[in-house]
Amino acid sequence: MTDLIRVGVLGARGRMGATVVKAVEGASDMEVVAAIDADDARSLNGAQVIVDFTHPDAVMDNLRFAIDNDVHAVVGTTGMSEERLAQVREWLAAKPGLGVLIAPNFALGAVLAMRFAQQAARFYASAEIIELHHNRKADAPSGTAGHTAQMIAQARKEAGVTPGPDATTAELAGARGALVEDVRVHSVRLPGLIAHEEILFGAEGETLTIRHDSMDRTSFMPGVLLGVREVLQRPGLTVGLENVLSL
Ligand SMILES: NC(=O)C1=CN([C@@H]2O[C@H](COP(=O)(O)OP(=O)(O)OC[C@H]3O[C@@H](n4cnc5c(N)ncnc54)[C@H](OP(=O)(O)O)[C@@H]3O)[C@@H](O)[C@H]2O)C=CC1
Ligand SMILES: O=C(O)C1=N[C@H](C(=O)O)C[C@H](O)C1
Repeated sequence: MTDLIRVGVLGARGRMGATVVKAVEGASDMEVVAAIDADDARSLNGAQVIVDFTHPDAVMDNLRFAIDNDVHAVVGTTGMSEERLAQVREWLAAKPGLGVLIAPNFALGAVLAMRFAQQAARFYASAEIIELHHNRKADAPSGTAGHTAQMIAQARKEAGVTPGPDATTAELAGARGALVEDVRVHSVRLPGLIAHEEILFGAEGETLTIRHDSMDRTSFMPGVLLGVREVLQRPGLTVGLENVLSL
């Protein structure tokens, strides 16, 4: 019998962390050896991999601790800016063999939606994103929307497509959303929602809408479990589940 993968869950009593604990316990090839929350001592208890769903203010300290202790990491927590990613790469440079996977969204459909948006981007000068989440979410715009916007902006740059203008010159601050690169992102927060994203493209006489809905946090679990298995074989930093799925 092969050994079980020993997993430590950070943010274990949170909405995502509690779901991850259940999913790992239900998987036949892994076990939870540590379930840690904000006030707990950070004892990883022999974990090979940590899964972090905590808070943008906490995640970098957690990652530093894991890397210092030669523990692989799967990170779903948002707020991972380019500067933060560069810092993680620098930490990992001193630890060959160690892997970190950071993904703004672990739901298969969300990853596909981002890829489809990237494919569509070079055909449309005009694109906007609406992300809709539960009202307990700490950050806006969502990590997924930020990542999607970057993918669209990059694809348009590579194709030499200049973002389309609009005629709005007078606006109430915020009415046209936040600019991520050159893509406008609108954030909705309502009780009853979980995690939803619409990517809208427009051209003369047509629009294209790509939409994904997570109706339950179990939607993220197959991606998280895959990440735990894969990160053991992937030294260095991997950003985005699309790279693990070879999409
Ligand atoms: N990549 C993806 O697929 C997804 C990413 N997310 C992201 O995951 C993160 C968590 O979301 P969610 O579960 O809804 O948030 P919650 O607030 O429900 O959970 C966060 C948990 O982390 C705990 N925590 C805070 N600081 C630390 C720390 N230093 N060490 C250990 N635990 C800590 C909190 O404890 P306390 O309450 O005591 O402060 C809380 O229990 C967010 O950034 C969210 O955007 C969410 C869904 C999917
Ligand atoms: O906070 C959430 O709930 C989610 N956060 C992630 C994000 O910010 O993109 C992923 C998903 O949208 C749910």
